[in-house]
Amino acid sequence: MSKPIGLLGGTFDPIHIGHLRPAISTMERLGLGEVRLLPNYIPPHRATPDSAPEHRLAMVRLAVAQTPGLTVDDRELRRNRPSYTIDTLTELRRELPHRPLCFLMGMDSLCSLNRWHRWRELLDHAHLVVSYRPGWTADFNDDVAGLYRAHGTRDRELLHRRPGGCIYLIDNPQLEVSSTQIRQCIKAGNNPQYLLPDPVTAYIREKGLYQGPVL
Ligand SMILES: Nc1ncnc2c1ncn2[C@@H]1O[C@H](COP(=O)(O)OP(=O)(O)OP(=O)(O)O)[C@@H](O)[C@H]1O
Ligand SMILES: O=C(O)c1ccc[n+]([C@@H]2O[C@H](COP(=O)([O-])O)[C@@H](O)[C@H]2O)c1
Repeated sequence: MSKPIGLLGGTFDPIHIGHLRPAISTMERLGLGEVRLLPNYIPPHRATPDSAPEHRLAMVRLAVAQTPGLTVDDRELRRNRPSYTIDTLTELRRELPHRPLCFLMGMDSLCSLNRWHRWRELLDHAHLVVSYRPGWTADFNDDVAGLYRAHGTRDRELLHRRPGGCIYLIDNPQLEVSSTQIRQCIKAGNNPQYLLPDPVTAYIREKGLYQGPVL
């Protein structure tokens, strides 16, 4: 069977090392063929992003440009409606009927998975591979705990042998960084260097992003 494909969805407002390091590390540790970054258009369950979708996409493109194995998939930006992950996974599954798909996320996302649209169906199409994140533990509500009991595994080989259906918690090094923190840092006139790739910082400066009130 071909190597699994990693998928990292996000608002990426802006993209930062807390997205990129777990993506690279997961790709290497699990032997993924690639990790596709999927910027969303209208993120469900959060406020409208500060930056327009075309800026968020441009920053993601700059971030992955020099990283082998990371690619960009802009399909959610081409759908003029809320970016529900179930729609994206259904579409990808149709394109790649037998390929293992690993949807990557941080622990904060798994903890609130039961608020996602048609959340119980996500595992019909993909595995969930979850990185720990500072401030978040595997302290699940009843719905997510039930899902984890039914689908959790510590066997990484299953992620290669099955096209989807497993939840795997991966012990990547944790980075205490968020897009919110970076937006606040820039708004305050401070230097965000080393929290995100330099070309992304240069783009933010050139376009004057995140100078207004932080949303
Ligand atoms: N530091 C981090 N460590 C692990 N996962 C992360 C980290 N930052 C973001 N992620 C994960 O990346 C995905 C996309 O995150 P998102 O684009 O919302 O970034 P964010 O930093 O959480 O943004 P914001 O601060 O605007 O809420 C989510 O699944 C999130 O859990
Ligand atoms: O499908 C949903 O209902 C859903 C709800 C919340 C988040 N998501 C997706 O999860 C990914 C991370 O979301 P966020 O808000 O942390 O950037 C991104 O791809 C979102 O589109 C999806």
